[in-house]
Amino acid sequence: MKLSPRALCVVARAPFRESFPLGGRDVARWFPGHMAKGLRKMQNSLKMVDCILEVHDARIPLSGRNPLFQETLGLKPHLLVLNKMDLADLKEQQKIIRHLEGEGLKNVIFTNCVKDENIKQIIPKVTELIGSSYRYHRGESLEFCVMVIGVPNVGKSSLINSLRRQHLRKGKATKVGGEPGITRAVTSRVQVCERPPVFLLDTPGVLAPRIQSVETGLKLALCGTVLDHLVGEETLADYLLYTLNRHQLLGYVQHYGLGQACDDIASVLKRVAVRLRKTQKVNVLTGTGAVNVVQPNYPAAARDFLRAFRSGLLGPVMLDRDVLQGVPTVEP
Ligand SMILES: Nc1nc2c(ncn2[C@@H]2O[C@H](COP(=O)(O)OP(=O)(O)OP(=O)(O)O)[C@@H](O)[C@H]2O)c(=O)[nH]1
Repeated sequence: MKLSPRALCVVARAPFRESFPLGGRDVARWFPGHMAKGLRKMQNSLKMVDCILEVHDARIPLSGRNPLFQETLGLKPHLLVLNKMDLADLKEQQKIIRHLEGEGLKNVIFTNCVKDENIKQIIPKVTELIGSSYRYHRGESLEFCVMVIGVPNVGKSSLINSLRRQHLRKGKATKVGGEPGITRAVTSRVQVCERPPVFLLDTPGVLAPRIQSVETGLKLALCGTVLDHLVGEETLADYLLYTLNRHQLLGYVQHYGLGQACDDIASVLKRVAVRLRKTQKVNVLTGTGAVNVVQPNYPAAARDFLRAFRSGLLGPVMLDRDVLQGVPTVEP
């Protein structure tokens, strides 16, 4: 029997946390500060670039973008691609678009690079933007060169491959991976379309040197932009549990057969570990001698919880719901 989220809450009877303890977390340590080099290389390639295609994660459409992109690369026509739309709750898509418009971002496309959704909208938009740009100095060249930028692991390489599949019927040109930091250098140009001839430059993911807040850091980490162990798998799992409960996204209860929602990460991970048989024998010294006890493998359970979330098994999510709540629902 499937229980509705409301029913699951009633069963839980426990009030969920209204805030997440953010204090004492050293967010700077999670985000390596070695990314300036990548940004400099991008700047050096700017001369040959006609348009910037910025890819970001659709689950965090309003936070976590690198403000340095705007400062250093901001003179070119710009298209924001919000990728991984299959993992995002986009019920409030119009509100998101209005919020971004308020920040001056008028060109936004939502995509899913795994299923090639909305990919065909990109090249026409890029050509339109370049065509109407008064900064288009490369008039004699018929080729368009587009630089793909974004924070790590948002799907930049996947987008290039997806465009090639759609327009050239060709396979992978750039390496894709589930962890941040797969693309290490600005690549040579990759053709993604013949008419018009469009070439893309893939670039390494570059995070802002300073993250706005610990919460933004946690959202970025949930989306896989930093290696989990830098934040701590159990901390991340706890933030995930807090978010899911607060948003009444209780798919995890059914996914792990927990029976009821719970806001305590230790007991959730314990039950997940037992269910997945992720337990370990530990030798403990007691007053009567050494005994073997079975302990849940909390880190392994946390990893599974995060993996299930990231592959969409716990349902779509909008991690920027708090930011969106400040935006009026109806257009003025
Ligand atoms: N569900 C889903 N997963 C996606 C989508 N696009 C990419 N991915 C996955 O996200 C992960 C990262 O993709 P990449 O294309 O390597 O990301 P990147 O931005 O090039 O990563 P870096 O090289 O680290 O900067 C891979 O596991 C992809 O399969 C999407 O639209 N939906």
